[in-house]
Amino acid sequence: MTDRPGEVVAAALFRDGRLLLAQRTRPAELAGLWELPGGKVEPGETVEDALRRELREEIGVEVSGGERIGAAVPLPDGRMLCAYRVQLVAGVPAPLEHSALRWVDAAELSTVPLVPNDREWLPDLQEHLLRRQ
Ligand SMILES: Nc1nc2c([nH]c(=O)n2[C@H]2C[C@H](O)[C@@H](COP(=O)(O)OP(=O)(O)OP(=O)(O)O)O2)c(=O)[nH]1
Repeated sequence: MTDRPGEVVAAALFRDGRLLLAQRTRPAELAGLWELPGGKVEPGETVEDALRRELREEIGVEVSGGERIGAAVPLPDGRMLCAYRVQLVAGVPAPLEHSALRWVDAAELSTVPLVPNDREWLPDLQEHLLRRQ
């Protein structure tokens, strides 16, 4: 995958028909809402590097892969927000930088208060959950 600074990567981690969500602590307008763990791609990093680093830092697990899911969402600061499906390689997710983590099934996902940008991905995430992959 090519080097793409200026992107925010968000990781979709599925297990047994559930998706991992993380509850944001900041900024104030997003605190309490749920998102996919991730963050900004740093200069010189690939998307896969950034996914691996962010998940290590934020939830303490090793992941691999990075297949795009859903549309790229433009952020107000000019970055693009993109979701990628990742595979768990090692570790047990823990909320190291979020207030909580939760695994949601397709029904729960439709009722969880997601950060506004992530609502764009709901149909794609639901489709993955209903396929139980
Ligand atoms: N990580 C993540 N960020 C998201 C999602 N949806 C969404 O709108 N965002 C926004 C919130 C922020 O404006 C930006 C990423 O911020 P971040 O705080 O997670 O990134 P970071 O850890 O690299 O940032 P920082 O420490 O430098 O602030 O993207 C999502 O699902 N995951």
